[in-house]
Amino acid sequence: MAKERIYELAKELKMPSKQLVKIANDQGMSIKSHMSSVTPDQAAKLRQAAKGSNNQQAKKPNGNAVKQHHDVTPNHASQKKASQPKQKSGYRPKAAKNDHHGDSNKKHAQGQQSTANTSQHSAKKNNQPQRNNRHDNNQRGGNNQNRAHWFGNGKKNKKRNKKNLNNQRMKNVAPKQPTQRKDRPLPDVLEYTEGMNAQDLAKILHRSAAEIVKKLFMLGVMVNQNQSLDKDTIEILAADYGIEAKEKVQEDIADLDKFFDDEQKNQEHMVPRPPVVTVMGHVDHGKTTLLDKIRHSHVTAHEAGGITQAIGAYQVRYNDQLITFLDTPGHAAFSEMRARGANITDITVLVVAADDGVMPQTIEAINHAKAAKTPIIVAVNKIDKPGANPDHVTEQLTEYGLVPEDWGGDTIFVKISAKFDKNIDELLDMILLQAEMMELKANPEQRAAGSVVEARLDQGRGPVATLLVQQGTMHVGDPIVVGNTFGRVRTMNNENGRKIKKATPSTPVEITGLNDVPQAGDRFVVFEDEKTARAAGEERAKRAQEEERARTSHVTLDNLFDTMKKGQMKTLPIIIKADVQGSVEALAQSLQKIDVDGVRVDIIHKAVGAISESDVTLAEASNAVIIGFNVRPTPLAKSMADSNNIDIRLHQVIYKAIEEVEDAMKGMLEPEYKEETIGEVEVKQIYKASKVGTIAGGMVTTGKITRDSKVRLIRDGVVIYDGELGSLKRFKDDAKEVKAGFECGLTIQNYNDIKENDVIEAYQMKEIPVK
Ligand SMILES: Nc1nc2c(ncn2[C@@H]2O[C@H](COP(=O)(O)OP(=O)(O)OP(=O)(O)O)[C@@H](O)[C@H]2O)c(=O)[nH]1
Repeated sequence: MAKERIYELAKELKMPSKQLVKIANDQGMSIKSHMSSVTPDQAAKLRQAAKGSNNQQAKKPNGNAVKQHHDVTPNHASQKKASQPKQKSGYRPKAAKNDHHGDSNKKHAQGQQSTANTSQHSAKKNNQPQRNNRHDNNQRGGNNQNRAHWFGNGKKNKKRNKKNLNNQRMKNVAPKQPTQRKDRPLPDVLEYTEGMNAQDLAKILHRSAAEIVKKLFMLGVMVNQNQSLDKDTIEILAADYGIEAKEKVQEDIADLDKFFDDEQKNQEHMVPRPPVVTVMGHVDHGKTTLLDKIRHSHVTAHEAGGITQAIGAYQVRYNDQLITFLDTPGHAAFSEMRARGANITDITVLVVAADDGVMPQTIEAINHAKAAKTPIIVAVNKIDKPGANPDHVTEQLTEYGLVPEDWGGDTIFVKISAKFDKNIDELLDMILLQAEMMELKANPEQRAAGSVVEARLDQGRGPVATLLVQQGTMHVGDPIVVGNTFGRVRTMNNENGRKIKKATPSTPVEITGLNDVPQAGDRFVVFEDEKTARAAGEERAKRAQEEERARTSHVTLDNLFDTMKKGQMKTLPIIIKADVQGSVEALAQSLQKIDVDGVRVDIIHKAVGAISESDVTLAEASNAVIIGFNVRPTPLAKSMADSNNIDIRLHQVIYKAIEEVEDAMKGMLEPEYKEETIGEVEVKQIYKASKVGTIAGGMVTTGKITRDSKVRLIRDGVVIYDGELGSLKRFKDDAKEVKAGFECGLTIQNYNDIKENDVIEAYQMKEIPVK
């Protein structure tokens, strides 16, 4: 048989859980609360013990009212009578009360209902028609008799009740109980949230808070009306009322991602939307020239005034279709956005100069795009140049999985000259074709949601943010939450600085009206009303602050094993940087062979050269560890890695690097420590104390000695003993540390052979930080 909970058993025995807990403990069982469970044997023992206890209580006519509220068996009417006046409400005090009036219950059905059974059990046992619990409970709330028992003031109330009953007999109508509130019926289901208090529950149950508190007391839970209740307690309470309890799933208004995802999932009213394109490539390969060319020759709707300001994104109209370009400054912005969870790019255009070929940033760009899972269109640029060799570029790119269709792959390649406007239209055609294949759609009819492209503080206008609408339509005046900021869309401009009233999916807009400056990559969601937007924004700002405080670190080799154990990891993303290509390959191949507990190494980027900021942003976005072989991070990359908790491991020996990763995956990584001497003490005097051993009195000559230092005893330049400090005192008081120039007293753990003129070197083991 399964184990039983104390509260269930108590219910069966019709006694307060608290009392049963006491009985159980008296019986030598170690029971903590009403939620503790007992074995079937223990339950049987408790049933027995409880019966004994009941009988005893019944015999004791003047027992303590509070303690004697357990039930008596229905077959012992006389016992019932004896115990009844002292019974408390809760289990079946009114049943006893009713018996007190003989069989009047039959004649006075209503009276009986109000005074009779308080639980189904007693109803059954008394062989009376069983009423539903809800009704029983209705009648229970806050009536006179209840209170009479509660306060042990039975006599007075008995009189009053008798009077009532007499009145009823005379009038032959339902009893009128002046102090009894007409309780509304209980709800079918108690919908609650954890942490509600008796007052909250009282409102839902249409009962008085006092009744709830009372009931909880009977269930062994002592609370006041304002105390928060946990889930178990609320469920027990509901069970006691005989109704179902259901936890209300509270909508977290601050969970923008959820709103955002819900909006994205909404498949209604879907219409095609323009693609969002990012152009990436190596320095000087022609990104800016390409974007400028596209922009100037295809300005949106050929508006008069043309381009007046850059807002980090713009739309061009080509063949009567719109394309949105993100004008992100370099890869960092791109992966920073991704690190913040915003994948706003649909298509990446990779610009590679035909005269220069694949360069480090080309590879970085490929890896960024792959990590973001966006299709790549290759624009082989500068084909006008004499040294241009587009085929060589294509060949190089096949190594990175970018194979053109006519070579059997599925990557679109377009040979262009950005400077001389050659094949730019073809590139745009290809973008539209790719977009068509992707069937990019959105619902313009819902509330807007999207991401921040960039944001800044404008002296005159306050926070200004460029947003990309990804879903729905945004209007001027919309209440909005953007990242951890909130407000109302006060003004909305398009990329040409023109005021617009609404913005549909894939439209970049510049808005004002926020309370603070959000960050690039933050998501935004339009809310129904400003009040909720404000509440959500404030909550988000608060949470962000808390998060910042308890900043969760990225995966490092030190926490890798724990992360793996928690099942949070299937692959360990690694970025390899080394001094020569040979080392890059050797390291990559060996690392890929490691497989521990089904977790594999995934090399997301490998290259020759120093560890750059771009490596760190990629590591941050992909939660990767960076392994450097014979290379160092640039100062900026180092500080970025430090502030973002990115693990950079530097090695000079390949097998050590492999060993370290393997050890980390097996949870065997030992932190590396180095010794650091922190100070010296010269022993001047020795005291022997029978209890503590040898106490050395001396002077700190250099540095300091701290209570947690390790110590080394040096005599005539020779290390005599190495161990732990036992105690450290300044005069008579324990000291945490004593600095140079001050006297101190100390003992060494498990060592007493200290002599005058010995030198005690204090040192600490410090974990070696990442170089
Ligand atoms: N001949 C020729 N030159 C080009 C072409 N495209 C760009 N250039 C030149 O290449 C140089 C670099 O072009 P940018 O557009 O500034 O290159 P970028 O990739 O934006 O460079 P960064 O902004 O520094 O990353 C400029 O002098 C351009 O005029 C082209 O198709 N043909």
